[in-house]
Amino acid sequence: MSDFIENETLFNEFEDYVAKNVIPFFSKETRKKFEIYFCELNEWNKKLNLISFKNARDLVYRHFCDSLYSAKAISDILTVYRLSVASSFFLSLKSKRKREGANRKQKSAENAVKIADLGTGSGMPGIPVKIALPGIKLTLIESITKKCRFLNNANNKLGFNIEILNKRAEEIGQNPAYRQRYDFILSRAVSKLSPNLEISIPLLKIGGYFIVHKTKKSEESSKDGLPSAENALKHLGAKLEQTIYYNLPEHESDYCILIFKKYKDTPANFPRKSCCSPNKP
Ligand SMILES: C[S@@+](CC[C@H](N)C(=O)[O-])C[C@H]1O[C@@H](n2cnc3c(N)ncnc32)[C@H](O)[C@@H]1O
Repeated sequence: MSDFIENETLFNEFEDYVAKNVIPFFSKETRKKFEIYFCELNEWNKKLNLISFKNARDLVYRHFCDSLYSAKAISDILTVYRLSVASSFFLSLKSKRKREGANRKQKSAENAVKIADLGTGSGMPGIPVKIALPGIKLTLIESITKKCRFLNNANNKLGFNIEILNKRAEEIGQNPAYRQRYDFILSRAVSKLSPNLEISIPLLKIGGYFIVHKTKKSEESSKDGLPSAENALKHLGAKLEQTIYYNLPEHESDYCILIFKKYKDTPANFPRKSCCSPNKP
């Protein structure tokens, strides 16, 4: 905990910034979980070189704060969904008991949302998202075994029940236990957009969302960004719904989140085995 005590002022600033700009629901519990995650990452990174960051500020803003934009996108989508469920309900039903029953159903629907973070590394954006939205059911997918050892440790220390899969996404995407089972797939800094779509979209239910972090520069690039992904989107059955641009404190790049929605079954041959390479230790 000594790392955290030295960084208390930084955490106060982080809390203020996030509550004002990213997610309003930053509770004492949220802060405590971020402190634990921060300490574990610092401790394990000394031995295992899990993630690169220049200093504590960089870890907190470039990694935690950036990851929380995925939580914001999920929360915004769920709010729209909840409002549409609620308004159709109010039009069709009048009794108080039935209304309470429907509210309970909406709440449990939110809590049952299934999310996977694909190529999570040391847990970004998945773990910050779980800290912000603790009701979600989260799966972390990571092919490198030492990173999964860290993820298992963080899961225990945070008191979460996250599912951690030490496998390649190409393999998981062809397994009926995982294929087309998720409401949201998240991804950050995993690969170029087109192969990233190929390993992500097969895991989504129809109507589910793929949320990917990019910089504005890479989003616009003809090699990595949207212009290169048109064919993949057509084959995989997904379309771009929304792009959210944002900045991070003390960082010059313009960041963005691309949100894709799946509208039809993904053909059985995706993801292709040819994307696979062996797991690393
Ligand atoms: C640059 S790191 C980014 C990690 C994390 N998303 C972040 O933003 O800090 C990319 C991670 O994706 C993992 N990865 C890449 N391709 C993968 C695949 N096909 N299946 C599972 N993991 C994969 C790598 O092992 C690596 O840990």
